Amino acid sequence: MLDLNDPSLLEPRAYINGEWISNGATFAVTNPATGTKIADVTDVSVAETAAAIDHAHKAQKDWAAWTGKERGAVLRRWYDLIVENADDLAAILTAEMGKPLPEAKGEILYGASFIEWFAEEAKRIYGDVIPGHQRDKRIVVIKQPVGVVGSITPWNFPNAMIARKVAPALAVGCSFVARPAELTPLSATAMAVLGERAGIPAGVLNIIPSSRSAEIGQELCANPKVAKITFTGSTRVGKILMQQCSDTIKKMSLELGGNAPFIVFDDADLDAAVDGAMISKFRNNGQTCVCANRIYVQSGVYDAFAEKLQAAIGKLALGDGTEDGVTTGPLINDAAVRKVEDHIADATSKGATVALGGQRSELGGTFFEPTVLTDVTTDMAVAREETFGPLAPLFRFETEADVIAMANDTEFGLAGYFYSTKMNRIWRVAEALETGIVGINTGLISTEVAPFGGVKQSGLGREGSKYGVEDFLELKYMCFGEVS
Ligand SMILES: NC(=O)C1=CN([C@@H]2O[C@H](COP(=O)(O)OP(=O)(O)OC[C@H]3O[C@@H](n4cnc5c(N)ncnc54)[C@H](OP(=O)(O)O)[C@@H]3O)[C@@H](O)[C@H]2O)C=CC1
Ligand SMILES: O=C(O)[C@H](O)CS(=O)(=O)O
Repeated sequence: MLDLNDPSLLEPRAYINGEWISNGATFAVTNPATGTKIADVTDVSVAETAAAIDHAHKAQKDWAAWTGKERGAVLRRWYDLIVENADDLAAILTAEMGKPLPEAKGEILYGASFIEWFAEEAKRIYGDVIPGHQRDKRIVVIKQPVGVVGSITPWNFPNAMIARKVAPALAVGCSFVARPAELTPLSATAMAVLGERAGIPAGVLNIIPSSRSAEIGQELCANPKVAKITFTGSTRVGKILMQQCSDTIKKMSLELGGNAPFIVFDDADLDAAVDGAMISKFRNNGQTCVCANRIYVQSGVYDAFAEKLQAAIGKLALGDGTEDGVTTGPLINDAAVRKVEDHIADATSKGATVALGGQRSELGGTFFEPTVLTDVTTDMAVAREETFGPLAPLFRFETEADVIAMANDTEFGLAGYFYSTKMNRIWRVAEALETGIVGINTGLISTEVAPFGGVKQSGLGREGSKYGVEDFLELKYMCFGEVS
C-alpha cells in the first residue's frame, strides 16, 4: 500500500459526470519496479464512454457561459491543490510508472505549470474587429470553444500529458473526456480528485480508465458529440486515430513519435554537451519523445566526447524510484526492454561496438544498463527507429552539411539538439533542422511557456504557450450590414 498523506488520492474508480464509478469490471495496475499490484481500477466500457461524452456535451454549454475569469479561478485553485499535494501525486506516479521520485515530482510541477499558465490565459481569449469591406459593413471576429474534447495519453508522463491538454481545454470553456494509458491511470484519477475539490463542475472533466484502448478510442473518434481529439503517443496510433476521426472531420492535436538528433560540433563546450546529452538521453530512462535518439559527434572530438559521456553515465544509479539517490528506474515493461535489446543486436551485427552496458541489469525485472554504442552507422535500426530506452548510439560525422543531411533523414521532426559556440553556425543549423523544437546548447527544452510540437510525422498542433489555446478554439466572424 502506498504511504500517502492523503490516501483518498489513490482513486481506482472512473470519474464520470462528477460521480466516482465502479462497474464490477476492473484491470490491475502494477508497479514496474516491483511487479506488485497497486490497485484494481474500474474498466470503463464503450457504453460508459458514450455516457461520459453525453454528460460532457451537456455540461460544456454551461461551462462555456462562465467568464474566462471564473474558469481561470477554478483552474488556479486546481493548480494550488496539485502543488499542495505534489508529494502524494509523485508517489502515485512513481508507483505506476517507475520514474524516480524526484523526476516524478518534477513532472507533477511541470504538469501543474500548464494549469497555472492557462488559468491566466483564460481571461485573455481576445477576438478582433476588422474594418468593413463596404461602407455599411462592420466585421467582428470572436473565438469560441470547440466543445467536447477527447484525450488519449501515454504512460510515460501520466500527469503532465493530461495537464498539457486539459488546462487549455477547460480554460477556453471546453469539456473533457480523458482516457489515460492502461498502465498508468492512477495519476489521472488523482488529478480528478483534486479537480473536483477545486470546483470543476460535474461533467466538465471525466476520466475513463480502460484496458481496451482501441475500442474506447474508436468511440471517442466516432462519436459526433466529440469535437476534437487530442493525442500523445506513437505515430502508429496517431495515424489510426486520424483515420477514425475523418468520418466526423474532428479537429486533432497530435504529439507523436520522435527521433531526435543530438549534434556535437568540434567547437562545442564538451562538458556542457555531455551534460546536455545526459539529460536529453536519460531523462525518464530515455522514455520520452524528445530524448536524444541519435547522437552525432564531429570526428575531431568523437573519442573525447565518448569517454566523457561514459564517465557521466557511470554516475547513474539504477533502482526502485522510491529509494534515495536512485536516478534511473525500470523500463515500463518487457516489450520496452526487448526493443532496446533488438536495437543493440541489430547495431552490433552491422559493426557497432558496445562501449558501455548493453544488457539487462542484475537488478532483474525491466531494469536495463545504460548503454553506449560507438561506430554506429546510418544503416542501423537506431538511426531510423525510436528506441525509447537508455541507449546512446554515437555516430561520427565530418562536415556540417553531412550532419544536417543525416539529422533530417527521418520521417520524424519533433525535437533536435546541437552544441556549438559559433554564432553563425548556430543560426544556420537551427534554421536547417526539420523539427518543431531545437535545443541549442541545452538538452532540456520542456516548458509551459513555449509551443511544444513537431513537424512531419511527429504530429500536428502545438501545446503550451500563448499558442496552446488556439487548437481548442473555433474562429467565427460576424458581418454586420446596413450600418451606415
Ligand atoms: N510526441 C509526444 O509527446 C510523445 C510521443 N510518444 C510516442 O509514443 C510511443 C511510446 O508510447 P506509447 O504509450 O507506447 O505509445 P502508444 O501510441 O502505443 O500509446 C499511446 C496511447 O494510445 C493508446 N492506444 C494504443 N492503441 C490505440 C488505439 N488503437 N486506439 C486508441 N488508443 C490507442 C494507448 O493505450 P494503452 O497503452 O492503454 O494501450 C496509450 O494510452 C513512442 O513512439 C513515443 O515517441 C510517447 C509520449 C509522448
Ligand atoms: O511525452 C513526452 O515525451 C513529453 O512530451 C516529453 S516532455 O514534454 O516532458 O518534454
